[in-house]
Amino acid sequence: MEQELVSGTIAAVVFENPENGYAVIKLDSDDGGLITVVGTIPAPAAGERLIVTGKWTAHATYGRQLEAEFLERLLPDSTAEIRAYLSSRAVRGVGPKTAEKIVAAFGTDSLKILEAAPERLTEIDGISRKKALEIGASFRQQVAVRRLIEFLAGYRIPAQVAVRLYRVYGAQSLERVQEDPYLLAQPQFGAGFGAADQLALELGFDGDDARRVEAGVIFELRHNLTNGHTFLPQDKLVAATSQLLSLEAEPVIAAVDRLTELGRVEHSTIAGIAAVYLPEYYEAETAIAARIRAMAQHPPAPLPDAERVLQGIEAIAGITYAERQRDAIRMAAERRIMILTGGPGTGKTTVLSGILTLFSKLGRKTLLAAPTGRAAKRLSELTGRDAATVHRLLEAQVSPENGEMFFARNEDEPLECDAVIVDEMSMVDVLLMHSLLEALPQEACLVLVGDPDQLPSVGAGSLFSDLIRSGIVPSVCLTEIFRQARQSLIVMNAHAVNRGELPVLTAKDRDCFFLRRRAPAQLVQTVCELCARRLPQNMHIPAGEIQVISPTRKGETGTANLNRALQAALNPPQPGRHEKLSGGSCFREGDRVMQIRNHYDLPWKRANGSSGTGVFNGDIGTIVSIDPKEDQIHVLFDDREVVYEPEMLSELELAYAITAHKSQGSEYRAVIFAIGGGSPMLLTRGVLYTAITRARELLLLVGNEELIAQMTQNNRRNKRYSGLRFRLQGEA
Ligand SMILES: Nc1ncnc2c1ncn2[C@@H]1O[C@H](COP(=O)(O)OP(=O)(O)OP(=O)(O)O)[C@@H](O)[C@H]1O
Repeated sequence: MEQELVSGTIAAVVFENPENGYAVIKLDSDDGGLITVVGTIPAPAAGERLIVTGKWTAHATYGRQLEAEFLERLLPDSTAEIRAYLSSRAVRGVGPKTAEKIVAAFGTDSLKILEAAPERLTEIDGISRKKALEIGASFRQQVAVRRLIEFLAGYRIPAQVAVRLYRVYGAQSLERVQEDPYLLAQPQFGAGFGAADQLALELGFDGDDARRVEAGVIFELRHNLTNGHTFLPQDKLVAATSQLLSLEAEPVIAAVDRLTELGRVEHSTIAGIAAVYLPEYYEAETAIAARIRAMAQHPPAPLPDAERVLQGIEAIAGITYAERQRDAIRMAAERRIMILTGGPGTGKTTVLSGILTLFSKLGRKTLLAAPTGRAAKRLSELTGRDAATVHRLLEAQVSPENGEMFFARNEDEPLECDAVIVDEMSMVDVLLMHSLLEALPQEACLVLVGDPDQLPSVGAGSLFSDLIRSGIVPSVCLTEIFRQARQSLIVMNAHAVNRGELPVLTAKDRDCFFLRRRAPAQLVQTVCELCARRLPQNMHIPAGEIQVISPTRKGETGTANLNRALQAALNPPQPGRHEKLSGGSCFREGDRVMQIRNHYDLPWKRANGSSGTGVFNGDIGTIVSIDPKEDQIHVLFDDREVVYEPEMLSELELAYAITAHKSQGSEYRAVIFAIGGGSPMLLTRGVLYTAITRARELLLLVGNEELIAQMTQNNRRNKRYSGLRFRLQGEA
């Protein structure tokens, strides 16, 4: 659609979100009509003049509105507009009465006085010097944010970036950006390296400017965290940065040296490789290694009368433990740290419950945690004890100053406990482990439980595998599959796949079936029929308890397309069922949705009135209502209701179908794994294994058996650069 340019005066502010600057305003356009403008318009105030560039869109309830992409904002110049502007409480300390007095005293010079000579406000009755200066400061802040937005808009950098920048640098923001545009590439500002680089080059920075090359090096290290690497070999880092900036190696090597001197990167030799780290990852690895080594080397404290104690626990559980299970429970009591691993059905949870019983007999106050909300909930259901996410355990909070997340539990405010047990350890990354260890009291012990064959953590590093492979942490690996679990073809197939053997796909009357669908369209149709009719009718499994999983997002059998088809099958449009279109997706009341990034300060409320903050990557909920008037979507995550404003919808996705990666740490009554294609990076044994092990009662593999065979064979694990194993072994 065509970009439109409209100018006018703000008549009213309908809605405003001060956090991100999103607003809905009524604009008295110079062409004569009153129009609705929506977009990032931080701190709008009636009376202000705007020149808006944007696109017209049609809103289901509100009709035509202009979505602002770029804004030029001019302060009002007539006395009437200035009066309206100041009356709107845009400037802290000024209400309608004071506005009236200011305009009466200074006329069209009012705003100039506020900016340059606020002390003159004392000429007005009732304004003290202190108040006059406060008013001046508030006004100057407004002007500074606006200038910043306008400056960045000139380089097509969105206003949200300006708002975030202002939160950190305040009135100095513009100066700071002009001095070093690469500031904008820092993740908390979100402009991206490309945009910052373009701005710098347009401002006249040389290609080999030190600030540019240093920012390029840091960008490469950061970017590679998303590929799982906690460090990069120096030669790879130099080559990648040279290519990024179209420069020779020399200036890049010089930049790495300068960054080293400034402490902005760290160096180590890992297995003979010159490794370059971002400081927080270097600190995380070195601190984890030091603490874990000390815990692992702590002399064992023998459990008195162990045999009788274990028998007592067996009696409570009504079970006879296998030898390794007994070893594990005893080890947990005797050692400062231990690792318990095993595939599905090998009794990890059974042992974990035994450890809990033992710890309570020993009077140890024990905290239970898992990396995701769903995993924590399941752990709590299985053990009958409270379990929290690791983030909640550590009391994750958002700093009001810079909007960054931090943990209230740390070295100074450690957890109050004698032991911590963490399940689903394969999902924990090095930064989270570092924080957990910092908050762990010196004398407390730690039990780490997980299945190392699950997909590795989303965050950088290969923490769990490094801990296991280092060989220094006391460990028990459970391999025996128990009778009950052996009856499950889901469990047996998971183990078969893990050994590189084909899963059994032909058995009848079992909990695992295969349906051959080679044509993608047919595959999608079958998945929809299974969810909408066959499983609910024939197996009495409601659609809400079925999870469709695909290895990939893309393609006809990827999650994006499956979601569209499943939405149409399970939750079609209906009169009275509200919808909201956003970024190519349609959200509808009744839809299953997933939050796709950690949002630590997103508020939630329970029906009982209790409230809190934090919705996390992978949390799945249901759209309970869409309020067209407020333009808000209400999503229920278990019992917590969260309100999404329009600009937050990029954090939400339909979740009838999710990728295997996103399914980690969750379990579903029935899983349908749709295997119709994907890149070789995704068609791996780890992905198949993870998908299979998500199913509790029923697993349906739908698609192409050759791809299943291919996945079983493809044991590729993308190599992650990590120094933790060597550090644990004392070799780095
Ligand atoms: N020593 C034992 N004797 C008999 N049954 C056992 C024993 N240990 C575990 N089981 C049974 O084996 C099954 C699997 O155990 P559990 O759920 O603890 O395994 P898990 O490793 O946690 O599995 P998953 O990862 O699939 O949840 C359960 O039904 C459990 O009761």
